[in-house]
Amino acid sequence: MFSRDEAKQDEMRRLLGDERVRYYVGDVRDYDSVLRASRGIDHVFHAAALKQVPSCEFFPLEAVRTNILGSANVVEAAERNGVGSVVVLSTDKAVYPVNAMGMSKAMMEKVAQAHARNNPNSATTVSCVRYGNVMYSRGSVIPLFIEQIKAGRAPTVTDPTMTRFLMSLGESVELVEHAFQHARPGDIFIRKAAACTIGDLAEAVCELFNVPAKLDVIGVRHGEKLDETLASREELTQAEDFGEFLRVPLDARDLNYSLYVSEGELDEGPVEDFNSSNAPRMGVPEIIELLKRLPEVRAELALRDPVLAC
Ligand SMILES: O=c1ccn([C@@H]2O[C@H](COP(=O)(O)OP(=O)(O)O[C@H]3O[C@H](CO)[C@H](O)[C@H](O)[C@H]3O)[C@@H](O)[C@H]2O)c(=O)[nH]1
Repeated sequence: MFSRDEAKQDEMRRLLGDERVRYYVGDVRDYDSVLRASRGIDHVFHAAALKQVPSCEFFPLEAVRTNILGSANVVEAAERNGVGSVVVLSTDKAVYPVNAMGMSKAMMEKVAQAHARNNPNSATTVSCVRYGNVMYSRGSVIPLFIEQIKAGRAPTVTDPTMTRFLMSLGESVELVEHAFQHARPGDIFIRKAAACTIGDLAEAVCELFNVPAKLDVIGVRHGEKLDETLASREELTQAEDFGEFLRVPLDARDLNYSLYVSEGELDEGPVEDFNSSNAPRMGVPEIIELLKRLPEVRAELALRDPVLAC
């Protein structure tokens, strides 16, 4: 475990109580600290990031330092130390990005792919995973709605028609495992997901907590998109479909394009990207079922009304 936050590491140490886990305090921005931590390591899962959209709009260079340069440090240190594989965690906001967070994650993907392209004989397989919103992740909207309802307030909704892909923490971890087991250098693995509107999500939380679905519409925040895209149209023309997952292989051509002008094939491919407005859409009842499966939501329901939690 390598991270900046010694308090969280201490909490994890006590929670796990597992002497096989070693803890390193350091920062992905500091190459030497990453180099030291990745010595003698077989596999790296790179999740360190600045991930809040509005805050990255105010401090874009901080996103550059952590999400792009920090990721480059992780890849470079892994290469130097002969680490077997690196899986870097990306987001749907990296596709057709409009905000600094998404742009920096898109560049992180490019850094990972460039490593694969420029080091064909490397001992280190670097791949990416990309997914939508992880339900109940720290600082995200579902715990916020629940806190607001508990405080007797209406949930603050940016735009009820805004759509997001939803998945559980377990599903995002499955994607990381899939990449770990199957990745070829430079692959991007994408987890398909269902989407919903934020208005329906807020309504579902209200219904679950047995309060009237009265929403407080606050307007779109800095850098937010109305809909998110998990796979671009350009990627879909190349992607392999594995049911739950998509695999976008590396474009491993070199810069000698003339070879491909005469030999290339014209492929129109799909006309649309895979986005949260054309993906399978969940309604309020389906969102409620999904929410009920989250342990954190069940715990909140049990506190409020033990009968409701059953
Ligand atoms: O008070 C609020 C806050 C948010 N939203 C809306 O709820 C949705 C989800 O917002 P979150 O802040 O939970 O998540 P984001 O879509 O902004 O994405 C964030 O969470 C994702 C994973 O959950 C990724 O980590 C991503 O990098 C990170 O910015 C958005 O449509 C947002 O507009 C509201 O309606 N009201």
